[in-house]
This record gives sequence, C-alpha cells and structure tokens, in this order.
Amino acid sequence: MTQQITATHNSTLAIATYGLTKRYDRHIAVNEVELRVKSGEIYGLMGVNGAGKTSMMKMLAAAESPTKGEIYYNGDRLLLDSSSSNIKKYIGYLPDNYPLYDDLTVWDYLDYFARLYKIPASRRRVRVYEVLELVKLEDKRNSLIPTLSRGMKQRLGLARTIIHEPIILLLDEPISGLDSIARNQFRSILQVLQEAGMTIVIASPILRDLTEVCTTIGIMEYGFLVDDITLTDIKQYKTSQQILVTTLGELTALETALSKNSLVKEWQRIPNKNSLQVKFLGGESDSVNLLRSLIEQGLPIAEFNQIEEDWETILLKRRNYFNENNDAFSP
Ligand SMILES: Nc1ncnc2c1ncn2[C@@H]1O[C@H](COP(=O)(O)OP(=O)(O)OP(=O)(O)O)[C@@H](O)[C@H]1O
Repeated sequence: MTQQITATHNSTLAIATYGLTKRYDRHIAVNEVELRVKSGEIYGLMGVNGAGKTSMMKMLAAAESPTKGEIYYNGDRLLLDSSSSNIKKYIGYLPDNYPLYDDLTVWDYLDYFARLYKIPASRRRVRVYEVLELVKLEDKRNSLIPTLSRGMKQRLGLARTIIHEPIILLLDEPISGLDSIARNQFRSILQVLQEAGMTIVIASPILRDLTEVCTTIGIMEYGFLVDDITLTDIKQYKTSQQILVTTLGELTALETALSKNSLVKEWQRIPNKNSLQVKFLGGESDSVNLLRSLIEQGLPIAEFNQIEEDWETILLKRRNYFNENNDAFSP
C-alpha cells in the first residue's frame, strides 16, 4: 500500500501532507492539512497562537504521531518507526523553546550534538567549525551559553539544528523576540542555507517575520491550512495595479477623463486630498498611455504613482474574498 502511494506522489515536492490531522482528546489542533512545499523554497507557516503550527511542525519532525493522514518527504512516506530513519536523518528541527545548557560553552554544546548524531570524531571538529562560521559565532566558541545575547542563542540553536547536514529545516518561531539587527542576521543565514539547496519551513504568528524571507506563505486558522500564496501569485495579482493620481484641478474633471479609459476599473477618492486611488487593469505601458492621455486632455496632474501593495494587504484581501464568496480567489 505504502509503495503504491509513494509511486503516485510527486517527488519534486520536498514535503507533502495528505489529510494530516492531530487530535488531542476532543480538540482538533490540525485538521486535514494538505501541505505542499517545493524543493528549495522557504515556506512560512503563519497563524495566530493556537492555530496549530507547533502541532504541525512536531508531526513533520516525527516528534509526534499524526492522528490521521500521511507525510511524504521527496515522495517517501515518513513513519514514526525505525523504517524512516533515512528520512529523519535529513530533517533538522528547531522547536520553540528548545533547551540550551547553561553550563556548556558554545563549542561543547555543538560538539555534544555532533556526538549525538554520531558524526565521526575525525569529521566532528571540522563540522563544528563549519557551522560556527556559518552562524557567525566563531568568536564566541569558548563562551558559556548564558553570556550570549538572545540573537546569538537563536543562531546557536540554528547551528545545532544543522550540525548533521540536514536538507530540510523545520524552524518553529526562530526569530520571535529578536531585534531588527538580530532578525536580519538570522535571515541572511537562512538565505545562505536556501542557496545551498535546503528546503526550509518556518512557523510564526507574525506575518512580517515571514514575508521578509519566505517564498511562499501558508495561513493556518483553527487547525486548517486555509490559504497559501507564492511570490508568483503575487506578481499575477499585481496585473491589476493601483495608481494614485493627484490633480491640481477639479476632481470631477479627472473622474470624467478616467471614465473614458476602458482599463480603468474603479477608483476611490482619498479623503482630504485632491487624489484618486485608481484600480487599473493594464500593464506598465498602458499606464504610461493613461498618463499621457490625461495630460493631453489638459488636466493638471501633480502626481501619478503606482501603489505597491504589501503581502499583508494582499492576504487580507484574499481572506475577505474567500469569506465573502466561499470560492477560489481570482485576482
Ligand atoms: N499536548 C497537547 N494537549 C492538548 N492540547 C494541545 C496540546 N498541544 C497543543 N494543544 C492545543 O492544540 C491547539 C494548537 O496548538 P499549537 O501549539 O499547535 O498552536 P500554535 O499555532 O503553535 O500556537 P503558538 O503560536 O501559541 O505556539 C491549541 O488549542 C492547543 O491548546
């Protein structure tokens, strides 16, 4: 049975789950989740506290068994018994609130995990140096862990997670509580790991923590994976652009001129400004033509700017659209 399922599953997906469900007594923490993570991407799992992210990550890391459903890594099914030891070797899992040992130095801590992963003595020293260099903690190798800053501790946690050279990383809230410099440092390390070919899943309740680094964002609500969106989706979405147009003349004259352009879908007046926010269906050259025609009609245009929509606005719009239409989203 497993063989047949494996054969039909898409092995270009680094991670795929089918009907993945976790129930604690009568509470369903993860509900029939169909996660798809492509090889080499950084996938952000976003959801408010209690949405089910940690339960999801624990199942992906084989730290907890699903109540129902299946997990596949590169087309191979993950099972909790010893039959999946080959898959587990390639997973690095950084749990939320993982323990750091206060009486160890940075070096001893990493050396301890290298031994746990049975990295041979001849390779261990080199590997500890490699990860220390990657997370930029070489200078701290002889420091006791309690003397590290929060950002350094998070980077040490990441170093521990990659010590055995996994190809899939599961990071549960790795940058929560870090200041912007520490977040930037952490993010640039993740980008290096992605460039090295790793597939990374990051869980966080804070969308901005994810949008700064992820290539796809999945949204969890009440245990369901309710949406996911890729950078490509966003580009498609942007085929309808928003343009801010400000006139030094009458707004009604601008509205009359806009109504003659078939690519102008609708507009909104901006309160206390002589401006309109215009939803425009054309591409960039069409918007140049629109500006030219407004000027040729004698309108005193003071401002004509594309408004960049951020991920938060787009995701919110998609959520509202799903809720109102109970249907698939189309930009
Ligand atoms: N071991 C457990 N026993 C019973 N209920 C649990 C257990 N672990 C989690 N839950 C419940 O499952 C739901 C999802 O919890 P989970 O920790 O997966 O969410 P989360 O999105 O990671 O939240 P947070 O951001 O706060 O970590 C919550 O209602 C939680 O109370």
